[in-house]
Amino acid sequence: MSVDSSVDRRDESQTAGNGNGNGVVTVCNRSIYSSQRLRLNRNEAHQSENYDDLDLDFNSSLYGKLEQYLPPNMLTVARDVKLEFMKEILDRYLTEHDRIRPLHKQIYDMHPTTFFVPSFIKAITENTEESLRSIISEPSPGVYTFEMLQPDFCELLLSEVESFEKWVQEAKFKIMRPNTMNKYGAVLDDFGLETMLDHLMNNFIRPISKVFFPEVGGTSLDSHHGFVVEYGKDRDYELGFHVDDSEVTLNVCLGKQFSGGELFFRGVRCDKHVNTDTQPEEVFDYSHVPGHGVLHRGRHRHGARPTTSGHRTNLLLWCRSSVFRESRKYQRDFPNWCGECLLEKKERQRQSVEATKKELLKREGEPMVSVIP
Ligand SMILES: O=C(O)CCC(=O)C(=O)O
Ligand SMILES: [Fe+2]
Repeated sequence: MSVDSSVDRRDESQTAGNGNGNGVVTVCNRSIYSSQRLRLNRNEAHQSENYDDLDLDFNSSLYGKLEQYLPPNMLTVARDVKLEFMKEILDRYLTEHDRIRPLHKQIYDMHPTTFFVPSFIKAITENTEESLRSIISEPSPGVYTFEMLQPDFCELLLSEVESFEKWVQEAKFKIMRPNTMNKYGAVLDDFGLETMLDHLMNNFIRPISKVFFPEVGGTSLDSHHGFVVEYGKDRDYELGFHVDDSEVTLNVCLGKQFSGGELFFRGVRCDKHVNTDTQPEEVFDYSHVPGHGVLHRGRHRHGARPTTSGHRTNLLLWCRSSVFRESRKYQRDFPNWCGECLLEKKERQRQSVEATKKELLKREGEPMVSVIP
């Protein structure tokens, strides 16, 4: 459900005139608010209340988001007043048919022991470079792979996605696809998994990225885009060569049975060099294994080969760092993570050594000039 589709999209000016003036309203009186309308644009700067402790009809993060659309004079009233108002709106606009109810409530909160395999939890808990390296392989520079998810959790997530898609179809809703390149798949943040995925990024992916990707903001990952991609019959077939809009990407295969679908990697590039040639040592193909994660820089050029039989669903978490993005704007020297920039730097160094050598040889041929003090 997108908030846009269920609220009255009137002009903002109609939301303001409620007879209370523009001051802060602290009196809890439903009748004061019943004529109020949601704002057209979300107030992203507003820090919403936390609704996690309540047993609500919808996922608590929905109320947090909806709160950012409340008229300005309602933002400071008590939580229960805001909640009543939002409940009223949802009741008014949503039919029973519109309501998506979680099929497996237990996956909406983070439960490490049921989500992850023990070796993964142990390495993260110890949180040392040594413990992480003991479970993570680097089959090609910058591509890290590890066993991560329990098969039961993969099953639950797959069936949750299936139930969500069924509801979308029945309710004839249009949903955003994960990115411009996929026709299928779903954004997990949109159906309530945002909080759980935040937890996954903050407490599991950031500690790993801190060790392996510090130069691209791995230490300061602070937002994510979480989605599933689906390949096979009646789904996507393959994914073209691209870079992700992320600093660090987690890609975990959820299953099920399939052939093909390998990831192909072709070296890390900055914006300027994104279309330059691939060096032979940058060519790497990876075959997905259900439950196993792959972690790579978003700027690591890659794509997915055709899934030739069966069905393949993968969980993707594009992790971003606002600090890194801001700092890139002011950085003038070459990024040390771009393969092509490194080649150019090496070439400049080679040329400079060559020129120095030539100069020395030339001087050797010249008569020595003594310096008399
Ligand atoms: O299909 C895959 O495993 C790759 C997906 C991917 O690279 C992406 O969605 O950005
Ligand atoms: Fe990608």
